[in-house]
Amino acid sequence: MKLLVDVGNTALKTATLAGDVITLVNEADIPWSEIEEVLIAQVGKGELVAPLIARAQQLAIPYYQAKTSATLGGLTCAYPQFENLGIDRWLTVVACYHLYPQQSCVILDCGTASKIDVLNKAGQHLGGWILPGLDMMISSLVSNTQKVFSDDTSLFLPELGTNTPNAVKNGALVATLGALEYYLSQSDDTPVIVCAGGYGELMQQHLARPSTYNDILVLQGLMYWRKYQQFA
Ligand SMILES: Nc1ncnc2c1ncn2[C@@H]1O[C@H](COP(=O)(O)OP(=O)(O)O)[C@@H](O)[C@H]1O
Ligand SMILES: CC(C)(COP(=O)(O)O)[C@@H](O)C(=O)NCCC(=O)O
Ligand SMILES: [K+]
Repeated sequence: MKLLVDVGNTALKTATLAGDVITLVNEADIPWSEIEEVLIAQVGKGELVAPLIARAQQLAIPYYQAKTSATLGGLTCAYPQFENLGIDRWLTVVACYHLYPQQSCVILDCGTASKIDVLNKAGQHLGGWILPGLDMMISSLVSNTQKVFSDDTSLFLPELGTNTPNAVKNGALVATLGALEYYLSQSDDTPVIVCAGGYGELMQQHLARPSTYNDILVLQGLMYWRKYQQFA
């Protein structure tokens, strides 16, 4: 059994991998006695994952940090400097390359930041966009203005706001949906739309087009990435 770890800038997600079955698990419930390898996708701070690494070292369990690459099998990375692409973004592309073979995909991964990445049916990552995540959009408005405020109760709706929290939260939603809609309006393709991340389900619910929500996309990418590695 392997341990998969997705270290974002807000949250750390952990799952076990047995065969090709990924099971999300709370950090406190990791079955360490059954773990024979730890695979880490890290874009967030090291202190989030340090306790896990320390435990693996203590138990002499090998651990590996996933890295982006120019190619992975038939998949190619859009960044000439591939090392600058967030490993989370790369792994969502790796996941979709395997989940939707020979199909074009647009990935909307909404976490601390919202990322859009595009993969064509030939397996070329075409690049994407990075936006402030919904919470970041809201907090930056509230902390940089005198009169803008939000709340924890208003919903995110694709409607005009009729009070300040609505205006702020609906604005964050439509700005993010708008980026995806902009890409789709410019594309002569009909890509598979895959939503991921903490706000992924919200996004998927407000998309007027067929789409899927995948809460383990980065972790699935980590599973596929592992198949291309030959560790000692
Ligand atoms: N149901 C949810 N579960 C987890 N995070 C959520 C949820 N709804 C919204 N969020 C927001 O999603 C973000 C965390 O998403 P995640 O993709 O784990 O982030 P990251 O990978 O950047 O750490 C936070 O901004 C959080 O407020
Ligand atoms: C944009 C990100 C911070 C998103 O991280 P997350 O929202 O998952 O915390 C991450 O993909 C990253 O560090 N990217 C590096 C820059 C780039 O991808 O061009
Ligand atoms: K993430």
